Amino acid sequence: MIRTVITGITGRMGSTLLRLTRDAEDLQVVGATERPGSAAVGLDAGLAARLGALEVQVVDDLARALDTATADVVIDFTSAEVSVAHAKMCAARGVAFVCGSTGFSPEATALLVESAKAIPIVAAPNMSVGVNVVIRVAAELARVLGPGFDVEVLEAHHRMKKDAPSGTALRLAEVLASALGRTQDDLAFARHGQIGARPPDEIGVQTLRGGDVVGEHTVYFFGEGERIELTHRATSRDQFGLGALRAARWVVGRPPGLYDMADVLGFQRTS
Ligand SMILES: NC(=O)C1=CN([C@@H]2O[C@H](COP(=O)(O)OP(=O)(O)OC[C@H]3O[C@@H](n4cnc5c(N)ncnc54)[C@H](OP(=O)(O)O)[C@@H]3O)[C@@H](O)[C@H]2O)C=CC1
Ligand SMILES: O=C(O)C1=N[C@H](C(=O)O)C[C@H](O)C1
Repeated sequence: MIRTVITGITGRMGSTLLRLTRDAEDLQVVGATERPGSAAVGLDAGLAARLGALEVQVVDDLARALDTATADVVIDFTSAEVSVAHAKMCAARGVAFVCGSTGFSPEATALLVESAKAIPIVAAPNMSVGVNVVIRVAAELARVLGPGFDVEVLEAHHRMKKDAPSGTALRLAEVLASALGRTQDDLAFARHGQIGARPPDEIGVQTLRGGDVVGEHTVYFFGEGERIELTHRATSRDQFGLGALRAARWVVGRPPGLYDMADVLGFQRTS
């Protein structure tokens, strides 16, 4: 049994992860956390996430959860800021860490890298197998099509999403830039007014927000007289959660380091 702690268990992903972990034969929920001040703190985690009793009490501090129960791995989909603090707590205790949060600043990424010197961490902006295949295929398409095609990334998410563009869109843009020999400076996150002709090296990254959209990403390759559209549409959060569980199984027992879903899935890294 892989002893698992899940953070943010009343969140969209936290509650999904709690249900999927409860239903997995080789994983056991040994801890659950929520934000300090949350009404869920002190309740049974299963009841707080409307799943039925699990006999694991929600606590408001991951350090306490880890000091109370022996854990092999923490799965964390909260926010970049909280994940960085949680990774540090895991590093201090030698517990593996799976991080699905997005919205990382360069400084937050550096802190995650620091924790990964002590423990194995899988961090990926999207844990669905389908999206990770799309990332690979997008890089290959960019290489094959070359500079004659204008590349744009479009993402759409639910109205509650806090970060923009999505972590997945950013990853796609970075991978496409790398495949085309371009840099961060070529990414265009907004267009407004008299912008003039599109610079040939530009990679546009655009955001839509609304309703309950789970997550949609399209890479456009606009050519002369033709275009290719590569789209992934998530219609359930389960595929993100199942990917995270796969990462948890893979990461326990690995040497310290910062790993990606490409490592978990056995893909060659695209950037
Ligand atoms: N990698 C992937 O495949 C995916 C990544 N994501 C990313 O995961 C993150 C979470 O997304 P989502 O589930 O939609 O967001 P939610 O806001 O629904 O969930 C986050 C949860 O974490 C809680 N939380 C906040 N601070 C703490 C803390 N200190 N300790 C414990 N829990 C805390 C929040 O509580 P409160 O609301 O009270 O603040 C909330 O319940 C985002 O960054 C999102 O982009 C999402 C889907 C897939
Ligand atoms: O916040 C979300 O919901 C999602 N976030 C991830 C991202 O920012 O890429 C992945 C997924 O599309 C859902």
